[in-house]
Order: sequence, then C-alpha cells, then structure tokens
Amino acid sequence: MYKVLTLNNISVKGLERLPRDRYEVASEIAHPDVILVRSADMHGMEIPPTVKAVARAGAGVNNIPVAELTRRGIPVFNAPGANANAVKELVLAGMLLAARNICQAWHYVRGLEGEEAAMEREVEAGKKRFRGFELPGRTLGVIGLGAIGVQVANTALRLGMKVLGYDPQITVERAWQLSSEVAQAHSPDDLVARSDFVTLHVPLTETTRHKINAERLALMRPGAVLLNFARREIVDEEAVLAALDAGRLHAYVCDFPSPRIKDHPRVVALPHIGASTVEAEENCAVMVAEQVRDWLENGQVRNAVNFPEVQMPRAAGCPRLVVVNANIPNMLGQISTDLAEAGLNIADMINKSRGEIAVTLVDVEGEIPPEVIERIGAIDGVLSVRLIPAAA
Ligand SMILES: NC(=O)c1ccc[n+]([C@@H]2O[C@H](COP(=O)([O-])OP(=O)(O)OC[C@H]3O[C@@H](n4cnc5c(N)ncnc54)[C@H](O)[C@@H]3O)[C@@H](O)[C@H]2O)c1
Ligand SMILES: O=C(O)CC[C@@H](O)C(=O)O
Repeated sequence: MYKVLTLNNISVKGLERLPRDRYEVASEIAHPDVILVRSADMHGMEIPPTVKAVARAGAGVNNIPVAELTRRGIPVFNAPGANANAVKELVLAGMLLAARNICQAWHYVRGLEGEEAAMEREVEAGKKRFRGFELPGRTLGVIGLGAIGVQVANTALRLGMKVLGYDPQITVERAWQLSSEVAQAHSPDDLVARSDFVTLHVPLTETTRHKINAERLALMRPGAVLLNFARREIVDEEAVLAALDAGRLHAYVCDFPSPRIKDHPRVVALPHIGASTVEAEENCAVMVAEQVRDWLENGQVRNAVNFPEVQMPRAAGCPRLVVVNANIPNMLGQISTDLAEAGLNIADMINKSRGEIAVTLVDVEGEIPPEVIERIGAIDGVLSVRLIPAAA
C-alpha cells in the first residue's frame, strides 16, 4: 500500500486516479511515500526518508525545496499547462478591471445611499471619474512565454491588441504555439518601455525576484497597467506603490495581497485565485496523480522539474529495478556487473540523465534476490534503488 500525504486540498478527480486498494491518501499520515502539495510552504519542513516523490498540483515550485530533494534523489513533479487557461482568463479580466476602473466604480456604487432618483443623479454625476480606455490598438507586453504567457499573448491579439513578448529561454514547443504576430522585445527594459500593459508569467527564481523594480517602472509608459499573476516577489511592491502615487502607473492588478498594497485605491489584489477553477484544479490533480502513479508503479518520469524524462515499456513477466543515481561515469557498468554476477539476465534497460541526476530502469529476467538489490544500493553514487514486481 502506498501512502500519500496531502498538504493542501487536492481535487477528488485527481485522487480518484489513485486506486484505493493500492493507495491510502490522507492529510495526516505517517511514513508517506508521496507528498501532494499546492501552495503550502515546504521549505523548512522535515521530509520523511520514506518519501519517493513530491508532486505540485500546479505550475510554480518555489514553495518546494527542489535542490534538497534532488540531492536526496527524489523527483518533484508539477502540472505544466494544466492551469494555464484559468490564469489566462483572470489576466484578461484583470486588464479589463484596470482599463475600465471596474473595482473603483463598483466600490463607488456600493457607497451610494438614498432614494432612486437621488441615486440616479449621483450615478450620472459620479461616473466621469471612472472613464476608462479600450484594449484594441493598445500594446500588451508579456514577460515569460511559457504555458500561460503564450495563451495570454495569443488571446490578446484576438482582442485587437498589439503584443510584445520577452523570454530568452522559450521552448521549441511554446515557440510553435506562439502566434507569429507577437513581436519580440529585445530585453525587459525594451518591453516595458513599449507597452501599455505589462503582464508577468515567469517562475520566481533569484533571477526574476524584483524583476519589476523602481528603475524598470520608470521606463514604463505613463498610465501603464502592471499585472502580476506569477508570484508576489517578482515585483518590488514599494516601488509599485511609489509609481502609483506618482501617477506613472495607472493600476497594479495582482494575485498576491499584502498588508501594504491591498488597500491602495489603484491596486486590485486578488487572493491567489489564478488557478482556482474547477477545471484547473481537476486538470492539475489528475496530471500529477497519473505521473506519481507511473513513477511508483513503473519508474517512469514525466514532467518532473528536477529529473529527466524516462519511459520504457515493461518487458513481459520481468520485475523492474528503478535506480536513481548521480550522473557520473561507470554507474551503468557497476549495476549491470552486479546483476551479471548474480546470474541475472537483463531484458531491457534505459538510462537518462539531467544535470546531476540519472535514472536507470532495468527489466530483469527472473527474481532479483534482496542481497543483489542491497549491493546495487551500496554502489557509490546510487541514491535509491527500488524493486517493482513484474506487471500482472
Ligand atoms: N496565480 C496563480 O494561481 C498561478 C497559476 C499558475 C502559475 N502561476 C505562476 O506563473 C508562473 C508561470 O507559469 P507557467 O505555467 O506559464 O510556467 P512555464 O514554466 O510554462 O513558463 C515560464 C516561462 O518563463 C520563462 N522565463 C524564466 N525566466 C525568465 C526570465 N528571467 N525572463 C523571461 N522569461 C523567463 C521560461 O523560459 C518559461 O517559458 C509559475 O511559475 C507560477 O509561479 C501562478
Ligand atoms: O494551487 C493553487 O491554487 C495555486 C497554483 C499556482 O500558484 C501555480 O503555481 O500553479
């Protein structure tokens, strides 16, 4: 029985992919094999030695100690693209909220008092304060052209906007998806200087922390709108408040409230609901549940942020060894020598590496005695070795 610890609410649709006869899932469970998480902060958490995988039912993994888990030979899975449409829709809503001053106007109306005729007079008198602007012809700058950024860029074009993009590490897959009408910005400075709206879709890393700071805000067009549905720390909040107060920035729309920004009249801060749709929660949970299951039951890796992709069909009737090892010379040689010395024949084998980690799958003809597994586990550089019984 595999034990799965959930640190946040995970959609039932995903959990249903883990059959109850083989998986026990709970928010409190000793000796977990897997941890399923959304936004809970795992930095500083003691991660038990039984853990064989951590899975983020979402995109960002900045709440997970990925480097430490990599050193321990534990894959961290996520769900690339599974919540991208949900975030895209909220970004579009955010552009309209800012362009038409919708939150401020709504707030104004909720403060109105009195009888119908008086209220009508106040409405007509007050509405000029909320005059906005339209999207067609305006320029949207998208920083980060991954799953979300590409969808935001392509949809903005369909709304009649001009779109600039910046992503020096765009993948081939995303480049194929991106409309050829999206113009390339030469740098973040170039992008912010030429945009009426700037939207951020990069992961939080040391490189992206405070990507939008006072210097960059000073380059933005007067009256521009900044949207941040990526992570709070990508923006320097103090600098944003100063730009709003100076009238440079028209609005800051984000998914990350903090005490210092949430009440500013030109800030719209939502409670991290970018991925909070039924569809996105299901997509993410289903994707990571299936990936975790494939890892535990077949040793195959899909969508891990720290492990190589590894796929090998099961050889009929053969148990499988799953070895996680350091990406150094002669690991395969030592593993196959141990098997050969035990008189075991290898039916199929694959070895894939990424950075400091390699994964080796070996399908072996016949039973593998525990002492052979122990010997492989003791090879210098092997981080873990698991035996998966022959597929039924
Ligand atoms: N608000 C929410 O609920 C919510 C939901 C999903 C994702 N997110 C956040 O949005 C981020 C992006 O999500 P995604 O699914 O598009 O991820 P993704 O991995 O598909 O795309 C990220 C893109 O950013 C690019 N990038 C990285 N560093 C960059 C830099 N310095 N400059 C320009 N581009 C850079 C990468 O090349 C990649 O193409 C996530 O990491 C997460 O933090 C928030
Ligand atoms: O799980 C959530 O609700 C937020 C997810 C989002 O921040 C992500 O990075 O995918």
